[in-house]
Amino acid sequence: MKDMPMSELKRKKRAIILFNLGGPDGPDAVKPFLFNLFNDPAIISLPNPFRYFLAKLISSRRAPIAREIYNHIGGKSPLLELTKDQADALETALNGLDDGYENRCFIAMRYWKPFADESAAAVKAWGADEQILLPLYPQFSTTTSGSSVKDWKRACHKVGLAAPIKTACCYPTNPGFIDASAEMVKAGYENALKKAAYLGVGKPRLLFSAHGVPKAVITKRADPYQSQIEKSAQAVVDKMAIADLDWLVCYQSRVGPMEWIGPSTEHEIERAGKDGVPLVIVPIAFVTEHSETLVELDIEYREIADELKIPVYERVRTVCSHPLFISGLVDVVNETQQELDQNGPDDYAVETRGWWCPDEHSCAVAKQPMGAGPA
Ligand SMILES: C=CC1=C(C)c2cc3[nH]c(cc4nc(cc5[nH]c(cc1n2)c(C)c5CCC(=O)O)C(CCC(=O)O)=C4C)c(C)c3C=C
Ligand SMILES: [Fe+2]
Ligand SMILES: [Fe+2]
Repeated sequence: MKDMPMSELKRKKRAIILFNLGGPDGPDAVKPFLFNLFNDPAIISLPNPFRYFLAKLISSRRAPIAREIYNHIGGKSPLLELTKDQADALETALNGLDDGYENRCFIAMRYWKPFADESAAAVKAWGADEQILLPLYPQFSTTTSGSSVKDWKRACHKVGLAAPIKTACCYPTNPGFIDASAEMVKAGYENALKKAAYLGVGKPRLLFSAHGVPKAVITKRADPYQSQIEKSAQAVVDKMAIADLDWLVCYQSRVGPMEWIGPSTEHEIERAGKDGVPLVIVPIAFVTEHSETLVELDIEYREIADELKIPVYERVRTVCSHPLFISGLVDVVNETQQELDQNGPDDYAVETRGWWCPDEHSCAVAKQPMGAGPA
């Protein structure tokens, strides 16, 4: 028995639930996808029926603009396909450990298919003994990971899935994520440097561009997103170890009339135009390609850079299934498993007590005061 390989023992069935935002799978899905997004109390914290009607209004108004955005990339988002690649790579890596678990990765998207209800039913049908929730957002925000975790727990109640849960709420400085990012950013920076030398212009400026959120999300909910974005960017810069690097963090993708956190990526592109410096753009909050990278960064912002005669505009790709990133996710799963074994599962009180990290969890988010959270 002692020398028997793990693979011959009965292994625990462990479901890893990967969360992301989801994106429309065709032009007809754009409006309902947007409705789901704006009807989420984590995005618009109004009580119903106000939120419902506002979501109807905003999604109808935004749909033609969003459809045009998705038209640039074949009318749909590539997010699900790329997330499936990540799920396959992570599942293979985890099962290769032969450490007593039979792992299966499931995907739950927040605003388009596959939704939490369908995936939770699949986890139940598979017969999972345990669940590790793994948001594909390295930095925690109430608008993303918080919303997905809360929705997952609702779906578990609905389908009667009672397997214990532990949540990996955030991993902004996870070595695998940072090493993969630093390797890709360094390659992009060196590319830009070569182009700049050829053109006889100065050294490039690095813009770490993250998806923005309204200012009120940070101030009223004590949301740690912005401070975690800054930690990720700093860690990538430290890892790159380039002397006198010119870099900063900025925020893209603003929608609606509210004040958002800044500086905005557009503003920073304009400033680079005035300074005449080459640019390297690094998406730091996304780990997959989608409309915000392939259209906003690659088409819309590039056009602005061209108009401003910015000499070089280099966009670094997201980490996707980079082996270093996948091995970083393996570490996150193992660390979360350890927490589950030592401290027990998340309790389901997330719905009533707060709406992110359970407070026995030891990460930075758990140490922040609990935001009241939306109704
Ligand atoms: C870190 C990731 C994200 C945060 C934080 C976030 C907050 C947030 N987003 C909106 C509104 C929209 N987001 C849209 C697309 C979109 N958002 C994210 C990620 C974060 N959002 C992703 C990955 C995507 C792309 C989906 C895809 O293409 O597959 C959209 C739709 C596109 C558009 O119309 O521009 C909207 C709208 C708000 C309001 C918000 C915080 C309150
Ligand atoms: Fe946490
Ligand atoms: Fe968004």
